Amino acid sequence: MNSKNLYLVDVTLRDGSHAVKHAFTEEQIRVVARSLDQAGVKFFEVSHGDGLGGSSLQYGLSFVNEMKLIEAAVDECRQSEVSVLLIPGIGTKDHLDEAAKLGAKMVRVATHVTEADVAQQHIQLGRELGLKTAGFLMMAHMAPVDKLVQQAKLFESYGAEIVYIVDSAGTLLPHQVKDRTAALRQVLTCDIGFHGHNNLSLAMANTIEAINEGATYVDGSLRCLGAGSGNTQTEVMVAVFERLGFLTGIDLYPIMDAANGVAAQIMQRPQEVTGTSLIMGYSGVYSSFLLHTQDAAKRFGVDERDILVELGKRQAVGGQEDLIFQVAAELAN
Ligand SMILES: C[C@H](O)CC(=O)C(=O)O
Ligand SMILES: [Mn+2]
Repeated sequence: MNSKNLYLVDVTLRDGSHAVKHAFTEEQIRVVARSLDQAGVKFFEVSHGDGLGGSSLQYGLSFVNEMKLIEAAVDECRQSEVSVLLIPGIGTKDHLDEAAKLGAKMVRVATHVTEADVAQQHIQLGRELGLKTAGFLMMAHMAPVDKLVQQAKLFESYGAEIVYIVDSAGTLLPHQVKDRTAALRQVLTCDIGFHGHNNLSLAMANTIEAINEGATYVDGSLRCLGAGSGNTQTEVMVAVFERLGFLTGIDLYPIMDAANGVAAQIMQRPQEVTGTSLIMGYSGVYSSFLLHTQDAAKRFGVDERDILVELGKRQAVGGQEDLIFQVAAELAN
């Protein structure tokens, strides 16, 4: 058995924001943050689902200002560190500055898989602020491997310390994760991360493929709370990794208690592979479109699956949430 040191970054309080329509309260953030800290999670992420500055009509208004939530999470940390997500164009350098002043210690700068070049100044700012700084290549299935490699190299050249392959749509198959991770490992000197979604029930298998090919940062959420069918399940990863000899520094029973005693209480619905989220994985549509698609289907009286298949054909990406309603209206006609 090979023993490997891994960083498990928990995204319940950021990706999970999509699943609760950005309605986290300060108390919810505090109890989850406390339980992650007590379980020994090194980094966990807190932001609007679409990152800093995401609270808007387009992406969904936050119930509580995310800076207040970040401050509360930092206040609960004894050993963990708080990460934030920043999508240039949605969040700004000022947002990042403010989050760092409130005590965030890590930033993941996220772009569409072909647009790493918009992130240079944000990556550089992350480093200047002394944050652990990562590049996060979303919708990684939408670029061929050579393009992904080129974009990852850009992130590294700007100063990213980790480059993530992000399976935003939960659509990558294990061999595709393997090929992508291996290709990055060949050319990058920085760390590699993997962020999975479970729309095809492959998040765990994909995460293990990524680790076997050299990824050392992997994302998860408690009880899978996240966009679409949710993320790789944090507490299950801890159990599986222990059996595989991968070391995370996270204690199994406390993280199980965080999941089932704490996170489960804030979930608005069970996180499952439903017909809608399965079709997202099948057609490669952004996981965070789930609730918007369900709203649009109801409003226009059309089948959610038809909307998603059409969005997949049009290669919709994050930021095009308005297209969901346009497609639903067209189908209704
Ligand atoms: C903004 C997205 O929710 C970021 C993410 O977690 C993903 O692409 O997946
Ligand atoms: Mn995600």
